Amino acid sequence: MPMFSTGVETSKRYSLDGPDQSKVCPPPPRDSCDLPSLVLSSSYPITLKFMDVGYRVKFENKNRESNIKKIFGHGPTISDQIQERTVLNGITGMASPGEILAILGPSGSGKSTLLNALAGRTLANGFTGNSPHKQQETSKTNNEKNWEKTLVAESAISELGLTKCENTIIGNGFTRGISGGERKRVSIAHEMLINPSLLILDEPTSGLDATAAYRLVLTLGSLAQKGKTIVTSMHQPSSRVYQMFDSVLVLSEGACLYFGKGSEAMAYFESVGYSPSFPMNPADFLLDLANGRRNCSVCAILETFTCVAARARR
Ligand SMILES: Nc1ncnc2c1ncn2[C@@H]1O[C@H](COP(=O)(O)OP(=O)(O)OP(=O)(O)O)[C@@H](O)[C@H]1O
Repeated sequence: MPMFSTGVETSKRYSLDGPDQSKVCPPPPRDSCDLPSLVLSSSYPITLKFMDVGYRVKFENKNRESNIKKIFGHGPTISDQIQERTVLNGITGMASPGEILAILGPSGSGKSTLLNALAGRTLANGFTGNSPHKQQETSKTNNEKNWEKTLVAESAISELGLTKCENTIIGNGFTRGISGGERKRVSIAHEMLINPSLLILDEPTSGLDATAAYRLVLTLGSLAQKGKTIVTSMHQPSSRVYQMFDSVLVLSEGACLYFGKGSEAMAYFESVGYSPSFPMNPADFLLDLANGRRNCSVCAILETFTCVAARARR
């Protein structure tokens, strides 16, 4: 039985005339492909804030040994078999329009669980938050709606660089179709059809080579430049992908080791006594730190970060 304790808040800033673009942070300059400006760009800016997100699961410990013991009457009691595990503990962060927030961490650190919580995909007691995907309903004729849908679909195809494979079958395990990278972009294009202000993506670059991953993140960057808020998990970003993240949240066994600007992460860790012995990809360094959670030094980093974050909140 999963239990969420969260404070997820989406704050929308708009005036009666539409989005208040003056309040949206100017997007940082990016090394971006020259993508056409779109119908898709006119969505309300959303700032996603989340505070103290926690997730615990209770599960039955079904190991063979205890079952055998149970048969012979020496087994653990039912209460011994129910175990509780904290998957996420007090995660706080924020993503603003025009920004990419990357959730980094080793396998099993809680990235997908956090994204599911932020997306409202996991229903559990205590989970609160607004769906960021609300669209304005307007009265339009069927013809107008169809024309608009076609326009949006064409925009998404063009924006995500899918024109080349526009008429190619997508394919599946049995039928060869578009490439893996193209397939990832098709799933993002599919999401774009509802013109979301907030995109939450779980490992969109998994299975892609470094160049394809970079191109996909460039695409995300160009969507962010149009005022969308992007939250994405990423397993092993290259250094040039890492430098495209505006902010990063590093998870280690469900705890937050760092949340802040991507460009300031290395300086922060250096200030608390941790720096690599030779120049390396910041993402690799952060993952090394997060992987050493059981190591006392990482516990110290966690404590330091918790203190710094608590001071910042006061
Ligand atoms: N409902 C659940 N019951 C038991 N364990 C769970 C549950 N949900 C998540 N977990 C555990 O919580 C941990 C975090 O899972 P999660 O999928 O969020 O990790 P992740 O960082 O996305 O991993 P990966 O990078 O491998 O996808 C894992 O060890 C997982 O087994």
